[in-house]
Amino acid sequence: MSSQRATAFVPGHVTAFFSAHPADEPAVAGSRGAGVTLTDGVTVRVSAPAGETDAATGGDGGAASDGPGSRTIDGEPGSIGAVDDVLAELGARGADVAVETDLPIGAGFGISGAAALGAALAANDAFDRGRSENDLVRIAHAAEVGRGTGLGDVVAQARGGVPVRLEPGAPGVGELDGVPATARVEYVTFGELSTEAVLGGDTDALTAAGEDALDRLRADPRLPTLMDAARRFAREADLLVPEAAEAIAAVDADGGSPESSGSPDDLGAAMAMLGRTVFALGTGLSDAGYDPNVCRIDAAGARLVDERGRE
Ligand SMILES: Nc1ncnc2c1ncn2[C@@H]1O[C@H](COP(=O)(O)OP(=O)(O)O)[C@@H](O)[C@H]1O
Ligand SMILES: CC(C)(COP(=O)(O)O)[C@@H](O)C(=O)O
Repeated sequence: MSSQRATAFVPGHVTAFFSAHPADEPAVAGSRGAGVTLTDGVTVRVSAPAGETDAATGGDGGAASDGPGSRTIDGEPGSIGAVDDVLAELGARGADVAVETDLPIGAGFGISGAAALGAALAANDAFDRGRSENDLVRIAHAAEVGRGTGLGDVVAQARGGVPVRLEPGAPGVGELDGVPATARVEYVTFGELSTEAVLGGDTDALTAAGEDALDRLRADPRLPTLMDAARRFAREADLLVPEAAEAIAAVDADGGSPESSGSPDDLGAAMAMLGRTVFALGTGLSDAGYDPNVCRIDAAGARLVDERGRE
């Protein structure tokens, strides 16, 4: 008998730079690039609808029923398209899904990808679907790409750490590496930026800039190079919004970059793709007088969380 409920945690993912690689087949579509995964992320709880039991529903807890179950985001009614597509793929449309996050939605933290991957891990566990991790990542990646809300967040969030996407696509197609490092992360958000709108427009300039940035990081896979490449990418791809430019300049002026402060722990700030968000590795934003949220680079990647004390 399946447990009928499960919870997953998926780290937020801030893309530092990327190139877009669309394709007809969702597992082949994706992005190259790099970013950081965060200890701040998304918790997804999946459960059989209230009142439905295994015995009453023949084993799927009502999860496969025609009508969608309840969908909440931080306790309020709300849905994310990629989550619905993941549940449909796993025969679990009728499940209740609660998404919780302290991160802002639509501001460059990959919330839609995290919610989709968390829903895949939790629904598979709750209803004993018997899929492998690669299968679940592939399903979440396809849902995210299909909705146009992201290209590389899901594979990065499945990995954790500082993922480098060498080749685009889902497991079995894409290829990942990583920068072996940990750091304190600070971030401030000034608002949303529509991922659908940027990915739906002309991506030639950003893709050229993203490929250059990846070459630089591959030649020197260290955090200072990641941040430097991110700052240059935002300018070259013409994605730098004024609020972000101002905060990055303030961090620089205050000595919050290795070139100006000389501290190896302060790696300056860059803009999160794709949001009106600035993130810093070290203490650059707080040193410059901002009141940032603070977390760390996540070491583990997406995982099931046992809320019944069996972790
Ligand atoms: N309150 C909300 N604000 C913004 N997007 C929301 C909200 N609730 C649900 N959504 C959905 O969440 C997704 C956000 O995707 P995206 O713009 O890629 O943001 P993120 O950078 O967080 O992944 C979109 O599909 C949008 O329809
Ligand atoms: C940058 C983006 C295309 C979108 O990221 P977000 O807005 O956080 O969903 C990401 O998925 C990537 O491929 O790097």
